[in-house]
Amino acid sequence: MGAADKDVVEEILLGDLNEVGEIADSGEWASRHSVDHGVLCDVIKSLSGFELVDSKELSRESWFLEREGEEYVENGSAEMQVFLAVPPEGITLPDLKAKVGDKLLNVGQKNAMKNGWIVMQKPLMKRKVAEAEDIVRSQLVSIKDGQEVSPDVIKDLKKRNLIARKLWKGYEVCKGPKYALKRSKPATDVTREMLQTGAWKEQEFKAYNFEALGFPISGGYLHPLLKVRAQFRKIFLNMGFEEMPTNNFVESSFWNFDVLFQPQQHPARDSHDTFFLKTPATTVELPEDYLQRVKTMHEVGGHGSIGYGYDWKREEAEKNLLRTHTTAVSSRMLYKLAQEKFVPKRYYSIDRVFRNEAVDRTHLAEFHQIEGVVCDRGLTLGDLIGVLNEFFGRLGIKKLRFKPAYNPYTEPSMEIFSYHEQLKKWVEIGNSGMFRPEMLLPMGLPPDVNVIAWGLSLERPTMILYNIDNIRDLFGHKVDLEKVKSNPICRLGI
Ligand SMILES: N[C@@H](Cc1ccccc1)C(=O)O
Repeated sequence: MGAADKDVVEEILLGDLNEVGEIADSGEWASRHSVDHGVLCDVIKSLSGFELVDSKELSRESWFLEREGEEYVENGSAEMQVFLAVPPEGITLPDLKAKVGDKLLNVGQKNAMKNGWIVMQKPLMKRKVAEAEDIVRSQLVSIKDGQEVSPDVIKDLKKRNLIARKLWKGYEVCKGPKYALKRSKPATDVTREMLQTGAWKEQEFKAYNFEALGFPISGGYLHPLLKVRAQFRKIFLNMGFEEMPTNNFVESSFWNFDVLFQPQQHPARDSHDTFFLKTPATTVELPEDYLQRVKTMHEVGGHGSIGYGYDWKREEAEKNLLRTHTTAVSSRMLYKLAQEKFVPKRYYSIDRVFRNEAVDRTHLAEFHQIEGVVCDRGLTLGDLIGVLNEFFGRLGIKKLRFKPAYNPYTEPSMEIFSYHEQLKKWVEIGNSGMFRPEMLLPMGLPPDVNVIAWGLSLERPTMILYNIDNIRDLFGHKVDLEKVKSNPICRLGI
């Protein structure tokens, strides 16, 4: 309904009020004047605002048409539509189906046959009567108009899901203090024209409504990932870990792969798994002496290792990429530590990493990794298991299991599993290991120093904690903002 309809309804309403003084029930009035009750309510609300009328809200339980009921009012009941689709000479069932569609045919055919309107004379469906009366539609129209219908009719229509009982809202209306047959439209703003022509002197203005509430202020929100990240950060800090600087999204293959003793032919270094950069395509300033030691370790080994025995290429190490794991952050940090006088350290990082992967419900091309690293003399696998139990225990994850795994840079390596109480199974939550001497010795760390480390994604525990089963609701361009908005920084007391 457009503004024009509202104007017409308003005119009739104000006219009628002048004659009868008051309208006891907007619903009854609307059906008597054949106007839409929703439009009438809008008009009453607006007239009340300008005090042309006084209104009192009414509400009662009433029958309303469901969508299908509305459709029948518009196009006739299913049985009538089927009846009309049967031509006097008859029609085969497939043709009838093609004409009215599956859904309508199911309901309509049954009722039309029951009403004795049509009959099956194989192979044709034929009319049994020349004309039929659409009683169901008339009943629906009566209900829509708020007229009384018998309990039996209500029962039938309800059974067919054509009507439902809902709360009806309407008004009782009488003349207001500023009642007039026609409303003069007071202006809401002073315009330039009014000032130029002086029309503002005569113009009536709408009073300010100081009672009106403004829109509630939208506060700040914390993304679930940020909240879980803060939780992890707290655990690390309480356990005496320092945060590593993580500002390089763009990293050279050298720090991401080579220093980690990852051979240059390793499948992870394929562009299918890694995003390489076009500009700048390479990093040339790499620590020269260290680079030589890394090269030697890959080619021929040393310190008891036999290396990989291939031609290590500098160009491969210089290639820029988006770091594929935060272990690149750890490798830079450990190298830095090795350049100073060694002291035991505990480091952690939580930041973004990138993988050239097919995106699905549980994978994104970018996500966050959490990494913990402990360096000290004489560390063992037992220390790693102990630290992992402590770390995950502080998160509330008590049952851990470890499975031997392989990483080029750790030996031994272990996948970490935790028992998922809801899923009733062991799920993988991280990866860990002791960094290999082939990685640590070329850095220049003392030979008796061991480094234990582990990594996990931030998204997986967040999804479990927040009951989110599609990672795209959590991160990326399709984030479910409602989920974010249910995490306000502070709650307003309204
Ligand atoms: N970098 C590994 C995780 C890891 C970190 C540290 C030690 C061992 C493994 C990964 O991306 O899955």
